[in-house]
Amino acid sequence: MFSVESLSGFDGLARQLPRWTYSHRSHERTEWKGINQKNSYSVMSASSTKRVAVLEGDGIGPEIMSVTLTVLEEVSRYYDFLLKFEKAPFGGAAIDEVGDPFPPETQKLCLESDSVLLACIGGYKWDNLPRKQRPETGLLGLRKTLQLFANLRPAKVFDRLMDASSLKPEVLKGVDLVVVRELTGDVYFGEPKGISFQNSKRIGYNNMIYSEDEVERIGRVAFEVARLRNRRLCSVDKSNVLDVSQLWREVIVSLSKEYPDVELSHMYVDNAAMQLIRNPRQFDTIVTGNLFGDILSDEASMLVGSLGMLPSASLGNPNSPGVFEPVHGSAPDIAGQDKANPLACILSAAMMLKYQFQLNEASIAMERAVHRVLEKGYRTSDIMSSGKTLVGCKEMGEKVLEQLQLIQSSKFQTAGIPK
Ligand SMILES: NC(=O)c1ccc[n+]([C@@H]2O[C@H](COP(=O)([O-])OP(=O)(O)OC[C@H]3O[C@@H](n4cnc5c(N)ncnc54)[C@H](O)[C@@H]3O)[C@@H](O)[C@H]2O)c1
Ligand SMILES: CC(C)[C@H](C(=O)O)[C@@H](O)C(=O)O
Ligand SMILES: [Mg+2]
Repeated sequence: MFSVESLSGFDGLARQLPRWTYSHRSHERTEWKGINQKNSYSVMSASSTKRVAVLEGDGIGPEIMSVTLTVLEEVSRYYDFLLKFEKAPFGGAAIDEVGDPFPPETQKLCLESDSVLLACIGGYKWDNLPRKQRPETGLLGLRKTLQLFANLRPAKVFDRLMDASSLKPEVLKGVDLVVVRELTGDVYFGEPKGISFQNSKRIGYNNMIYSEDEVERIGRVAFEVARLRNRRLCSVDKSNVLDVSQLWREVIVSLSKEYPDVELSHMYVDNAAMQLIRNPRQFDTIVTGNLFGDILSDEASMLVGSLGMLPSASLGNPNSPGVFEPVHGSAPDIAGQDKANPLACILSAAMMLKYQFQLNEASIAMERAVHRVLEKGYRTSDIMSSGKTLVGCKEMGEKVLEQLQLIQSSKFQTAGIPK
């Protein structure tokens, strides 16, 4: 259960939110303007090296992480900060190595680090292990250990990528939403759970549980995020059927009195799944529970064009490291083939720079480099369409590096802000 004290940690999180949400809402030019106006460039001095725990995990994890670290190294040279990457076994790789998906050494490293960068975990090989030994259990353990209750999953459509989606351009144009997913409660963690016998037949059960404090805590994050965007918050639940959702809605309604400037609406999750496809522009900020958020964010990835494009930030107590990870999984079907799209992982690293380290300029340069690579027509196979240039995971990383270099040189030429 969460105490009132744990809610106070939100102040620190709220301090981090403006920088990030601002960027994801705005067009690139206004981002620069906004940050410039506030004169809030943050450059970390070389003496303050930040420790980043690097969890490559499984499947395509090592491939996308390798590319992401190269991009981070380059950007740190340009923007004069030092990151110390420390790799640790996690997920299936850790099961193979030491028989535990989240071994104590990895836990220790994560807790002692300033931030955690995660690729993805899981795979067929570990699918039949007892639950405690599964890679996914390691991921849930990481989130719980670091108390990462707020998972922000932005889905912003890139104009140049609209042909990668299965939806029509007129439905997609201008879509810019964020799913604020509660991450440490719900049916994922509710007790009791398990498989047991009833009348000599097996039954399986999990419990969807939320306390008022948990709902209030994620609700506050969502209202703050909405406040920094277009001030529209849609709370997604299943309160027509579930008691836990009824409580969820009551708490959100009561909290809304503190945010009169945010327009609150409610939607049942089944309708929300449909509305996301019918008219995604109606959404600005969505707040929802762990399970609904998991499903809706994968759905939202197809607005952008691919799961390989969606980054995320998992945040909690500001004194603990956040975890920055793509929304997608280990994609075992394409692992080891240099086919994976590394952009979600690169964009997650950009979120880390902005959120965890307030390195806004460097973060925006990374995002801009990704935009430019897409503008130039480079595509991994998941976002490929006719007339574009197919590249592999590694080459996509090289293209991002090239664009970073161009951004850096134009910065010197204009003595400041790259156009
Ligand atoms: N956060 C995580 O680490 C995470 C998230 C989701 C699933 N998983 C795990 O991943 C494993 C596979 O699950 P799944 O297949 O349901 O989901 P998945 O996200 O791994 O893959 C779904 C589909 O999207 C494609 N895809 C995903 N990421 C891609 C990328 N970066 N580039 C190109 N294509 C990409 C895959 O090839 C696949 O066709 C399972 O073990 C699951 O538990 C882990
Ligand atoms: C792998 C699994 C535990 C995880 C989740 O359900 O949260 C994944 O789907 C995600 O979206 O990060
Ligand atoms: Mg998921």
